[in-house]
Amino acid sequence: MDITIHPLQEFMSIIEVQGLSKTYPVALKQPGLKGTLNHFFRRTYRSIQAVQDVSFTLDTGEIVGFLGPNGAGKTTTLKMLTGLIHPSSGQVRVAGYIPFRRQPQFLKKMSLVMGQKQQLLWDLPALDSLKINAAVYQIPEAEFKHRVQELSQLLALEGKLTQPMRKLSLGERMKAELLAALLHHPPVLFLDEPTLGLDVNAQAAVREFLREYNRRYEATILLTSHYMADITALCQRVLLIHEGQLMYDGSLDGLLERFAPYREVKVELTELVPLEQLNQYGEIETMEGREVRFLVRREDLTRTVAQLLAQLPLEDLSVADPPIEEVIGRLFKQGVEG
Ligand SMILES: Nc1ncnc2c1ncn2[C@@H]1O[C@H](COP(=O)(O)OP(=O)(O)OP(=O)(O)O)[C@@H](O)[C@H]1O
Repeated sequence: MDITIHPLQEFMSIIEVQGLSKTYPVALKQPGLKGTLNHFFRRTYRSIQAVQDVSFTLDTGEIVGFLGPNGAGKTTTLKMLTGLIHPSSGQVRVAGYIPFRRQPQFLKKMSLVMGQKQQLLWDLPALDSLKINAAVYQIPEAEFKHRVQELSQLLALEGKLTQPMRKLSLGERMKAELLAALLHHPPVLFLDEPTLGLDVNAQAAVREFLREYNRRYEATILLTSHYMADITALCQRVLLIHEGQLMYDGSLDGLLERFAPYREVKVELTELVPLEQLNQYGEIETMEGREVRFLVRREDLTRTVAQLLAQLPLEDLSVADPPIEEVIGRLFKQGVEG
């Protein structure tokens, strides 16, 4: 068995994923007593292909957004990248290690933060849990103090770490979780919905912190988020997964061009116009008083703008890309095609 540990610097890419797949067997059960007996004695299974033949690489220092609708396979992929579950097939290397072997040296190289799961103990002050982490990761006392001070300053958590976790706000708890996850200064960070449920200010604070951590330590970050503001603020590059398959790997702008074959035309009317008349110019996205936003297919743009100018009483007209939330939401609802 190959257990060679490759030093980090030998790798061009800090994360390498090749042909990664995961199939979950799910036991089938028919209703009724007969079904229960059959389930007990002759269990039958069906397979769920959660991740199918996914390949990508991430270079050191990249922050990449991992997008996909519910059930697309994001968490399953993150679990394979962190060694929590074994791939059904394919290769993964993170910082030169094969994650599923869960070698201590690998565990020092990465962290996984899940927005809906906590590692810090509820009744204890975060500082007590952090001391346990320091012992696990063999961080010397002086270095521990230095790191806690640095990270709590960056996260604006000073004074909060000595209070029991249950007394902290949701945003403070998430920040304390991040501090705990980064105490050993991992070069690779996996984040699954790190801003889930946080208010707008706390979301912005977490984003700002991640950006700074990435800049200071050249950390590589792969993150999932349903908040497009996280993605647009942090990620130049996104991976889009749908039904277990990687549909797109590239820039956020490129994603818009490829998956948003329409543009947004905003008009300010001088007087109200009946809805049936407006409907002929394109799909009405929003209508507030005399301000109407249309979605117009890119190929129809020139003709539609000319018609709007000629036929409607206009105060103003502007053309822009539709908001990314709108594009992604629509994409996930309709399903990604090819
Ligand atoms: N342990 C499991 N056993 C069986 N099926 C599973 C298991 N975990 C996930 N799945 C299935 O695999 C598919 C991918 O799930 P996964 O949790 O990876 O998606 P996701 O993209 O993270 O979704 P979400 O955004 O809702 O968290 C889904 O169909 C899910 O029901």
